Amino acid sequence: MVLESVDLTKYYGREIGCRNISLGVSPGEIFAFLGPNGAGKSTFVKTALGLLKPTLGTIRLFGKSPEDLHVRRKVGYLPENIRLPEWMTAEELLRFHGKLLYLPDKKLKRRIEEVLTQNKLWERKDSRIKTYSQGMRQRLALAVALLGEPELLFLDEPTSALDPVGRIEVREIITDLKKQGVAVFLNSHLLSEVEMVADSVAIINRGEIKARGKLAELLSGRGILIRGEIPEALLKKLKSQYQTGEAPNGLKLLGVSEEEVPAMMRELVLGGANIYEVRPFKAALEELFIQAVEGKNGADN
Ligand SMILES: Nc1ncnc2c1ncn2[C@@H]1O[C@H](COP(=O)(O)OP(=O)(O)OP(=O)(O)O)[C@@H](O)[C@H]1O
Repeated sequence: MVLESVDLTKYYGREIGCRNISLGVSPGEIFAFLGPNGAGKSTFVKTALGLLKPTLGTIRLFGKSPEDLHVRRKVGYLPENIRLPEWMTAEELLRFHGKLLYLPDKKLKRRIEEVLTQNKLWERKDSRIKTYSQGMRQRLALAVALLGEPELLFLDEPTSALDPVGRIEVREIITDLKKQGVAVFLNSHLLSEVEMVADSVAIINRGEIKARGKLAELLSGRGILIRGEIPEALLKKLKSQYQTGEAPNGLKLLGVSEEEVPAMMRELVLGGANIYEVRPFKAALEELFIQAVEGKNGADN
């Protein structure tokens, strides 16, 4: 595991930052950490980066403390709303960060060229940052995070300032990193984008994990959708057995396994139902997010 937290809890005085967060990220995994504003995402990330100390529980990166210097060299971080020094050029900024990483001169020169090319900034490497657009600044911040060839990369809203083309490019960078075995811990409010890249997801609200798992598993096998006319008594029985949801001309039954379907259909048809369609129901991440966040505790925002 490149990141492993066990019951990680952080209080700010009596205020809860995050509570009992247990999760693991493997090499090459894209892990999305989602939640509404104030849910505790930044608190967790800052603790993982060793910027905050946990109140209770543990967090290990590469099996060691996040404060370990060898560990820190393997970690890249793109903070949200980063403020870049306006008077520097992109190349100067990267050279400065390269020195902080103790990269040898030759390697630093190579990496600067690589990350600037990767982020489509090579042509503008000698321009001052004050002349950069919002999108260029965000790409430069990503270049800084990638400079030290991290094995674990924290990205906080990496595409919020980008146009659709820029978003696709960043998505490609993320999937390329995955192929190289880099783990990405991704924070984003753009759920449709997360859905396209993430392997695993954890949804937190009010400091606690509400849903977690492999994205494909969380979204599929959520249940079935039945379209048809079902006699009232049978409908009542189904509703008592399963969690149900509305669907056009029918209903959604959550938590139904495939094996249960034939017997259920037999019973419905013998009971007088007219069934036009039965199909597996795949939730969108947005649906899962709303369910997890609104769950028992009510919406946060
Ligand atoms: N320095 C602090 N002192 C006191 N409370 C804090 C501090 N930082 C965060 N909190 C509280 O901890 C909780 C979690 O905040 P956090 O910033 O981790 O959420 P978040 O999910 O990152 O939100 P956002 O998406 O808005 O960035 C909130 O209730 C917040 O008010």
